[in-house]
Amino acid sequence: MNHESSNPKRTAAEKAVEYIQDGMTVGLGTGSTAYWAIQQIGKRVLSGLQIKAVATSVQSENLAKELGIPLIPFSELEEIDVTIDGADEVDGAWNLVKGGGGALLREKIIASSSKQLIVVVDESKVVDQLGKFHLPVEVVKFGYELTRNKLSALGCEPKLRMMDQQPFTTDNGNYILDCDFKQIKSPSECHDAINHIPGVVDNGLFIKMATRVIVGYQDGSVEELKLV
Ligand SMILES: O=C[C@H](O)[C@H](O)[C@H](O)COP(=O)(O)O
Repeated sequence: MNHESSNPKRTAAEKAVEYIQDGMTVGLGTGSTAYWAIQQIGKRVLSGLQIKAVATSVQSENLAKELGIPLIPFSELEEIDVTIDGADEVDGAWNLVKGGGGALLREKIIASSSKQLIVVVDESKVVDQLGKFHLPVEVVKFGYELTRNKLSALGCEPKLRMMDQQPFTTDNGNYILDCDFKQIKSPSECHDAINHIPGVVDNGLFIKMATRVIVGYQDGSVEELKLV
């Protein structure tokens, strides 16, 4: 087995790209797994695949431009046929934690307008219960300390995400609070409780949005996760 075929993120991503057909509008995810999907889409576009795409981050938009993937403005877009994106955790009900790269808000806007959301992960992301990965919550900068206190009152430890000794700022100009819940017993209730706090823009829980989850394994195999 060569190195390329044993990259589980890549094998999952390339499998997902098989679902893209001529004429589709495609949402491009963000992160190190979605990267491989975008690369593969770029190769298929070079070979004649006719699609239009929208990106979930500035990073993915730049990659798409480099690869010659045609992007369309949101003003010309009504619905997206399929979005391929990564996740930080996925449970048996296909609920997700996303936002490790800070792109959760744009990802959720695009996922919620997509007929299909294909999630691509390596086996390490599949969990029985969400919450080991600290849940990213995007908050406006104004009064974020107060927002952080309200999040703590929900039973988590929120930490302001930092990058290069500065608070990390999202593509939308907001902060991220990474919230350690240890375990999230009811993802849906947790999602709603967080989003009711003023100052919260959105959180990284994606509840019943995925329509397919493709998992890549270290041994080179790939399979679709069964819904429990
Ligand atoms: O904000 C980033 C996204 O939600 C990513 O899709 C997620 O963090 C998974 O990223 P990766 O594939 O790099 O593990």
